[in-house]
Amino acid sequence: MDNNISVQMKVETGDAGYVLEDVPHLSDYIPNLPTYPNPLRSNPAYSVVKQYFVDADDTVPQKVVVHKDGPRGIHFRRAGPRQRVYFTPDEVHAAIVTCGGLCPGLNTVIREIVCALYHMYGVTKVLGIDGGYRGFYSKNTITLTPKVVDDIHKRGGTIIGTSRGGHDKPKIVDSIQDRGINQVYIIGGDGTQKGAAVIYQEIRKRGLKAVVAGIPKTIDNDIPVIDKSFGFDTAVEEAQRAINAAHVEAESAENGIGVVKLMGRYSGFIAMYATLASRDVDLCLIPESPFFLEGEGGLLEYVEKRLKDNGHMVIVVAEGAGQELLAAETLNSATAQDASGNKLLQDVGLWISDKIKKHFARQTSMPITLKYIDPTYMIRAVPSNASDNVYCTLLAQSCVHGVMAGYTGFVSGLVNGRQTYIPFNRITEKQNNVVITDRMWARLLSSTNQPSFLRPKEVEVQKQVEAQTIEGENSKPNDI
Ligand SMILES: Nc1ncnc2c1ncn2[C@@H]1O[C@H](COP(=O)(O)OP(=O)(O)O)[C@@H](O)[C@H]1O
Ligand SMILES: O=P(O)(O)OC[C@H]1O[C@](O)(COP(=O)(O)O)[C@@H](O)[C@@H]1O
Ligand SMILES: [Mg+2]
Repeated sequence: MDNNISVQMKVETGDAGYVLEDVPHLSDYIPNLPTYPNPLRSNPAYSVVKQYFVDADDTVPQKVVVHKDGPRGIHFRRAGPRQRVYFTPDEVHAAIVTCGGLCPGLNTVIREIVCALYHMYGVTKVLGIDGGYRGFYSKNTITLTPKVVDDIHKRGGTIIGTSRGGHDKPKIVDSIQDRGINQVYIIGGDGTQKGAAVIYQEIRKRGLKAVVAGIPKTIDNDIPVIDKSFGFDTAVEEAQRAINAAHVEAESAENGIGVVKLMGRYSGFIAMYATLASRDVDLCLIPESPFFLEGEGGLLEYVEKRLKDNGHMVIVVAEGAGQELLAAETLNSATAQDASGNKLLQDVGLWISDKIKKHFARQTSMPITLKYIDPTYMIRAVPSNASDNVYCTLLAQSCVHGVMAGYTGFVSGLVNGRQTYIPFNRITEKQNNVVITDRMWARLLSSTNQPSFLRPKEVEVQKQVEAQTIEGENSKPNDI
């Protein structure tokens, strides 16, 4: 039995540069496991569906924009029910845990895992682990049944609680082993899935017939490979209410400015999409695109121009934007961290509001009215919207199908519109960020008409780079 993650990575290659980044399976380390016909075969709802079961060889390409002679590239195993399963209903003892920050849709995912286990696979032992990873060893568990979870998708938050910190591998795996848990469903972001990978490895090292599967959660949409994370749509939609309020306030006053802070510690996706959706925003600031305040081409010059031209303006700022400017100014460390090792941020919304107010206070000719709105925790506490509810259902059901089929060490994720099983390391090795040389950021810049905040010298360098870049070379595979 090996416990080396690089050895465990299952990669298969095929013709024309085809690569399958496969996920581990119980049979990789436990020989001669019995299998059983999938109970869905006799489920009245599914038995009438032709080709309901996924072909064992189905895979999904990561890159759908291809060139005639280019390699076929990386693929992931397609999610869905298999003809045979590796657990009998009576044998299953499942546990669900939610970790990290809140996100719309957590309750829907919990609900749909419970319902899929009960209704599709006849499983009746499902536990909720209370309060994140530390709940495995320091708290009571919560019994989850379809009745308990019936209407939880209409509520924000997570009914089983969440936390940061508390990942203690030996204690968690001891608890899994002692309680006889053999299916662990872990819902959380990059940090959580790194923790899930460690739990999977320890379980494998101990030779336990227990599978570990993740469902990626991040309101910031900063997990790579997947099309988008659940709750992101809801967050963008909810952000509109704050932006609308900021716009109403700004429009109603002479030289009115509305500032809205949105989430996004390292990635500005919520701010970018909320800005694009709104069309009322004049300036969007994200962590990926540095800016400066004073002088030619700076933020304050743009604000002044915008007020002169239009009489009011709306600024959307992602919470992780401009942090280096704040740290330099306040002499506070830019490296302070929370219990999970996430960067602790200073309030860029307050800071920028203050800077703008002070700038205009110096010029008595232009009095302004500035209103600052911070809806961040209100946004992530709402229940998921309709489209996220459907998405959460697909993620949860796909995850349960994979687990029942004996796959382990994977997350359930949407890739190019198809549900897939992705190995942990592929979604934790890097972060998904807004690429400011992609077309989406260009769309944003053209919709707000804001400056790029490149200094004259940087513009020159940028031009030289562009001149050397072959068209399309900079694009992410799936830039739209
Ligand atoms: N590298 C890691 N290894 C093991 N556990 C981790 C790691 N990073 C974070 N965790 C654990 O994952 C949980 C959630 O992490 P956090 O970063 O707060 O949220 P998210 O999963 O949303 O990124 C916490 O309990 C934390 O202790
Ligand atoms: O105050 P908390 O609970 O640490 O959470 C705040 C942070 O969590 C986030 O919402 C991101 O969390 P996820 O991406 O893991 O969902 C950030 O945008 C925000 O800075
Ligand atoms: Mg994280």
